Amino acid sequence: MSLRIEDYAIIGDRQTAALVGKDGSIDFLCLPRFDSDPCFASLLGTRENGRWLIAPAESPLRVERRYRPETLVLETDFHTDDGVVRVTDCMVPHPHDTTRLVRMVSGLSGRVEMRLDIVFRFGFGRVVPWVQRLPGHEGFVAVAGPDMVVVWGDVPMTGRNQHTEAQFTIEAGEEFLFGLEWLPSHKRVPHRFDMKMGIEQASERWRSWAQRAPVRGRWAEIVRRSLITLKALTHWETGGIIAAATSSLPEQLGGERNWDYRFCWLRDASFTLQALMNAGHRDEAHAWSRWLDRAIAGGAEDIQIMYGVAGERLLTEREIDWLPGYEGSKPVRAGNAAAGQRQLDVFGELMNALYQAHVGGVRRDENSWNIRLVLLETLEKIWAEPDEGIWEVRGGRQQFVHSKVMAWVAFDRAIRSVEDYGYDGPVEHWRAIRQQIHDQVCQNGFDAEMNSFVQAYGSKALDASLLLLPIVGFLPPDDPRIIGTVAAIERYLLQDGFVRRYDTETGKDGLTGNEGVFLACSFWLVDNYVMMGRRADAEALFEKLVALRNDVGLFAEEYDTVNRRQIGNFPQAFTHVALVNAALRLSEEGQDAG
Ligand SMILES: OC[C@H]1O[C@H](O[C@H]2O[C@H](CO)[C@@H](O)[C@H](O)[C@H]2O)[C@H](O)[C@@H](O)[C@@H]1O
Repeated sequence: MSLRIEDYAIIGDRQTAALVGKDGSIDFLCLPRFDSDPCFASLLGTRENGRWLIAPAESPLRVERRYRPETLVLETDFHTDDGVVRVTDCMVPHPHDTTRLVRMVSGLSGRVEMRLDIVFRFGFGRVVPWVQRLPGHEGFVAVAGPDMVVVWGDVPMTGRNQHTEAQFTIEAGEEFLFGLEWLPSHKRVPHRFDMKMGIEQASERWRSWAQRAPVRGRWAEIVRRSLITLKALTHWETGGIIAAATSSLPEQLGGERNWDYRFCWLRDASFTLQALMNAGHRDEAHAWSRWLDRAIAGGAEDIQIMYGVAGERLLTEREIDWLPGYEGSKPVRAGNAAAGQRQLDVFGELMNALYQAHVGGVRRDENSWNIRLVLLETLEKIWAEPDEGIWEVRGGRQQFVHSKVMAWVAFDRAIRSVEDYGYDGPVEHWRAIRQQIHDQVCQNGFDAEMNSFVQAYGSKALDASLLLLPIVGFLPPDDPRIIGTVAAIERYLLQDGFVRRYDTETGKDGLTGNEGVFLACSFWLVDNYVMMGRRADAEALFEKLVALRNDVGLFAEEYDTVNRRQIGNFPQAFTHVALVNAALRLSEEGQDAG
């Protein structure tokens, strides 16, 4: 049985990521890339679907964990009756063509009996590999299809019932190292790598990245952790940015709202990029804009709303029916049918991210501007049509207000790029379209009776994406229509003080069941409060939100206010982006940015 979502922490090498549980078990690890099939998938099933446990043989009295400061190197301390043991977990920064994970067990006090249990299952928890002992009893090699995983350890391990096991005792001052390396199975079995050095390299690499743009202010530590998490979700080689490290963690426990987030959404990636840039990290903007050029290359009409890590287009959604799902939440899915949807907002998010990159000092790039011209030509033809919108509904296309507003943003940022940065373009023509969209939204997207903008033209439903209207500059925060919209959202979409995306009853999303409160939207409400001068409300909500993060500062997509636990994919970029932006906005306004 998996742990609560908040009982996991992420480690990664910016090629892939693993979830390490508070119980010492790595329950999710895709190899070799974020979006590859997992070789440990017990998160979505049972331990027989793959995991790697290192923990005290007897249940510990207490577990404390933390990341080493400014790194993604995790330390878990198990306090037992017999002493204290630390397990240090990390992945080694991108060695050529391989993936390496290190687990170091250190005795801090006393003498503790430990247990190791590795279950290799490739292909999403189903394929039992051939496992052979390495010469000299130093480890095992597991091979299945294209994958080879080698595990080394400082203690003797044995194979039994398709598990690799060990029991050992550790005393204060002792240290035992364990390492895992993935390679394509046609390669030679590698030699044991220097694991201790791997930990130091990982610590050093993360620290030097974090120190490139120091974070100050009241919420610095929280923001720093979010930035490191976002960086961990960016692929080192291609510049692709994934939405979350997992697939199919449910938006409702036991429900069907389980999606694969291990891909690059243009929306989520644009947001991530802006949060990194707002916090002073610019290199990612270069890398991502090159990724974007490659991903969307080709006919503008073929642009997708999401791609694979390296820009792959075929993300066919399928059900992994042999996995029972997280706490029985079925189906488990791989791939994502949203790749085939029309979501007009991505044009605005892209144009905004690239415009903000200029504002942030990223150099002028003619190629990227030419791509933007083509995008606008396409948008001009389709902006008035219905789409699936920011929430990727599966209940049919609608005239979503947020989508139209983001079409307005796309033309607005193009106009500003000409005005502010001297790019060439049919600016008068764009101004006319911008005005046309604005007029249409204000006429068809505002309900005078409700004194609020609504989810879609003619609808009475509300939508938290409307909180983005003042943030993107569609209307000023003191416009009565914005004040009315925020008031309506407060009245109808707040649940225990947090924001729901929309009412799933009236929202026509085409899915059964309900979902939790959406954390990113709740941070957008903080932004709105700050912009409206409601400082006390902003701070109160921000503090209430950050209190939901787990013990190592991580957030999933949603929160279940009834069961009081995180739900949805984890850790999710969207939430961490919204946190960073809200914290920076609060810090700027409060002038405590330091
Ligand atoms: O709610 C239905 C949809 O849920 C997922 O989409 C959500 O996650 C995306 C990635 O973070 C985000 O861009 C989107 O705004 C969210 O609604 C899922 O990926 C979709 O397939 C599904 O239809």
